[in-house]
Amino acid sequence: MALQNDESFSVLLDSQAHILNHAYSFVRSMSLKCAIELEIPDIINRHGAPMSLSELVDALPINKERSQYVYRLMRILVHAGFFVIQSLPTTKGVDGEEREGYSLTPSSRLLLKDEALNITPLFLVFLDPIMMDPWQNMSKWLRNDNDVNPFQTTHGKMAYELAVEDPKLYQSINEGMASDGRLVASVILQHCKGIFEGLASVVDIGGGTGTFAKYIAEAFPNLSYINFDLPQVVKGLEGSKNLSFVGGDMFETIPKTQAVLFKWVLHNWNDEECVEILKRCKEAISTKENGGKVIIIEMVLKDEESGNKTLETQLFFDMFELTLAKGRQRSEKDWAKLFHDACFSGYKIYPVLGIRSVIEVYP
Ligand SMILES: C[S@@+](CC[C@H](N)C(=O)[O-])C[C@H]1O[C@@H](n2cnc3c(N)ncnc32)[C@H](O)[C@@H]1O
Ligand SMILES: O=c1cc(-c2ccc(O)cc2)oc2c(O)c(O)ccc12
Repeated sequence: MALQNDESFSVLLDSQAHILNHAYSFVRSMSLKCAIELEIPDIINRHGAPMSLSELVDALPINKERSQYVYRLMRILVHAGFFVIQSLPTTKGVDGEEREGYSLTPSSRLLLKDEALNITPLFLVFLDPIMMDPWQNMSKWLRNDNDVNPFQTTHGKMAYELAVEDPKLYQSINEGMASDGRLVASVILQHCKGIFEGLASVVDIGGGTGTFAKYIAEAFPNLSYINFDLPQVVKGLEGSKNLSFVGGDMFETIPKTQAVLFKWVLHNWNDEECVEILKRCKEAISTKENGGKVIIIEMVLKDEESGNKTLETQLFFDMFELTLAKGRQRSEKDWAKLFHDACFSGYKIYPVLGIRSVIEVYP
């Protein structure tokens, strides 16, 4: 790179900053993890007013000799939008006293223990070292020819094989999925309940331990809801009047139903596997009354250029799929091809879930 004028210096230095920013992108997530482990959002929330640094330090379960570092942790988290600095009540404004304190933002509220829709468990599972280590092995995996994904290169087995052998990991994955299920069900029930209206039966395939299922079944008492997952996942789980847990393999049988639902399942599988699964769904719903459909809760990749935060988050999840599973995130064109190849006649996308959408697919 020839450095001839001010403009090329500026490009050089911007490029260096860009690279270093990427080298340390993980600082945001790791700092947030630290704040969650120290229960900072809960402590500030319990305080009930902007909390000064000294009040926060006093309340934290840390070695008090390290108090000076809390300011730096909070500074990056304020910068990242998890806390804001607000003026303290005027009585604190005398000389020598702190005039400002930390308050929560909508994002940190979603991390509070007593927030019904808290997604801390999902955040923590993403940052579990078992999930983080495979990122170190992406290039190793791309060079070799014997592992399905970097997770297998790292741990010697597939993600869900490891999960069933490690009860602590299994529990954190279930808690993560459950927290997502609560949030997604709550948004759907408030903003697009119509998706389930008029349905007599739904089979939620790969429904996990059924948190999403419980919310929907409770909201629609006349809907017969089956939460279908691998036998070892649903073993011992108790249903209710209109919710049952059924064990099975979606590549072998799918119970007959009016509608089939997939939430965060198809992104784990490649296109051939998705077409195979969707064809089975078509058979499962085709003998039923009118109104049969497949409901898919997944990302639809946005097509804007880089710089858009939703697209960036979606692309992060696409790389997550590459690292952990065999699937990917799909654009509308990708989804349309899958539906066509599985012989469905049409679809409609409802972009009502932030980074995800609800897709209805019609036989
Ligand atoms: C990412 S989790 C999604 C769980 C749930 N739908 C949610 O969003 O919280 C994927 C689920 O697919 C299930 N699964 C994997 N292979 C399956 C199969 N062959 N048949 C049925 N379920 C399967 C897993 O056990 C797991 O519960
Ligand atoms: O949040 C997760 C976590 C997993 C996961 C992590 C570690 C394992 O050994 C198995 C599974 O898988 C997920 C997944 O497949 C998904 O579609 C969304 C979230 C997660």
